[in-house]
Amino acid sequence: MTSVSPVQANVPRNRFGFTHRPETDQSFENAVAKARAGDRLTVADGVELLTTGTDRDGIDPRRKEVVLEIADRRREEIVGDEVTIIANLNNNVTTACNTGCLFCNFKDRSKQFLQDNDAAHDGFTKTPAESRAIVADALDTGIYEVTSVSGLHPAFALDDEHREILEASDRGDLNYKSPERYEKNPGTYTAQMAAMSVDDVHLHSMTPEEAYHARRGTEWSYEAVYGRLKAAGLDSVPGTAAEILVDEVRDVICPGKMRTDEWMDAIEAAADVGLSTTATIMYGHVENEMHRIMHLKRVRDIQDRTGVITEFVPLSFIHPNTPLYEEGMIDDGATTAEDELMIAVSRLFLDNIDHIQSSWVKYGDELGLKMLSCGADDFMGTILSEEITKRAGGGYGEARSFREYVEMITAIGRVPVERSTDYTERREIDPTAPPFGPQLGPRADGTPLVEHSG
Ligand SMILES: C[S@@+](CC[C@H](N)C(=O)[O-])C[C@H]1O[C@@H](n2cnc3c(N)ncnc32)[C@H](O)[C@@H]1O
Ligand SMILES: Nc1c(NC[C@H](O)[C@H](O)[C@H](O)CO)[nH]c(=O)[nH]c1=O
Ligand SMILES: N[C@@H](Cc1ccc(O)cc1)C(=O)O
Ligand code: SF4
Repeated sequence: MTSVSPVQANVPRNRFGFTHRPETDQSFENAVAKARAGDRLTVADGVELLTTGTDRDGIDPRRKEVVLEIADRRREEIVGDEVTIIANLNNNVTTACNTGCLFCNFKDRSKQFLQDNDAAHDGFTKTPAESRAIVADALDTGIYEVTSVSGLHPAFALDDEHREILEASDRGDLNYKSPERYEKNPGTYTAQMAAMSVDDVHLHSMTPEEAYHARRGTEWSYEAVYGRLKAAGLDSVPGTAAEILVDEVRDVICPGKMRTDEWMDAIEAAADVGLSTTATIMYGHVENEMHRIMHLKRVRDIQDRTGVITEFVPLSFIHPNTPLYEEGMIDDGATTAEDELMIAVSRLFLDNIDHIQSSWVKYGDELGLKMLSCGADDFMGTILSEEITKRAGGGYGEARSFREYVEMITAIGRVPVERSTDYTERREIDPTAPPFGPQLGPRADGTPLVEHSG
């Protein structure tokens, strides 16, 4: 047998002194046999598959192909040949944030936004009226969903009652300042929800971290917060802010952020009030493969308890403009082999989540398409605008048209399907019948949503 040299994984082993290490007493062969049989995988099984065996260094290309193939077959059994896409708009309300996550460049210290600050910056804040106008325009062009995630602007309050509490408080630790002090007033979260809920557009917003910000300084439960947001127009919750759900990793990359338990509480509260959610992992920075699998286990446990997670989205870390890179804490993001294995093992480990998303924002078209043969079955959405990845140094653009999607998906012999956020509405797109435009949104009539050259 010819030998194949291992490719390196970009895991900065030994640099951070983590307690959790990618070590197991399972063998790669046994883990593969369980994956093939469709048995529920343990954490040790997952680590063996993700590392292509802890008995050797690096990623073994031949073993990797075995894992990818099993995941591709599982995808076919669970969801068949359809590749889903969604007509959506990304509307980020503000870039102002003081949380200081070291992987993020979607943040401008909020003091830059104060009235009395004259220094130029390229951050922004939108009023509820501005958000509404942006959504209304996109709705006319045919979107089904608005995704809205934002920085934790100090002037944000959940609603008027919350603002009164924050205004009356003399606590100095609440990260609150009156809106009058800023050039632009983001209003309250409920006002933003109401403003963005134009017609029946589906509003996907308020990550667990935003919900945390929306209850600061109170004893309100996450159920109460999500309940009020839902009443104001929220339909489902983006499962970002998950990053890596292991506190020793959060201590390094986002010490200012909520802890693992609190993220899980917030998602379960959203579920309790009847909101569906997604779940994500942001990987390819300081964490190792044990952390990645511990994360998958926590997501699988929540799904066992709630059943509300509609899709899992692996977000590959984009490094160039981030403090983690600039401060020399990491040298790179995940390698292609790690990306492929992350998708494949997500498919195999998360036996209770039907849909795995391939994010073109993170992978680009070529690798994004490849992921559809490694276990993924959803190819994200049109989004129309993108600020987070762009500011971190990503270069794959801000929009995809249905025409581009149809071309890409049919080129790999799969079936393009327009979906709703929760996948319950699905419409197969006939690749022989252009022009290709969305039809599920409240004002969608099949006219192409966006055409761009990139
Ligand atoms: C930018 S935040 C916005 C919402 C809110 N501030 C929060 O943290 O939940 C949304 C998500 O973007 C992702 N993100 C931020 N910077 C990234 C980067 N450099 N590469 C990949 N994903 C990133 C993280 O997973 C983060 O939770
Ligand atoms: N809606 C999805 C997005 N939207 C873009 C994000 O809001 C964001 O800019 C970035 O992805 C944060 O890491 N991105 C996805 O990857 N998947 C989506 O479904
Ligand atoms: N995590 C990204 C992308 C994303 C959005 C919504 C999702 O449901 C899933 C992923 C965000 O912050 O927006
Ligand atoms: S990830 Fe969210 S909370 Fe963290 S700095 Fe970026 S915008 Fe702020």
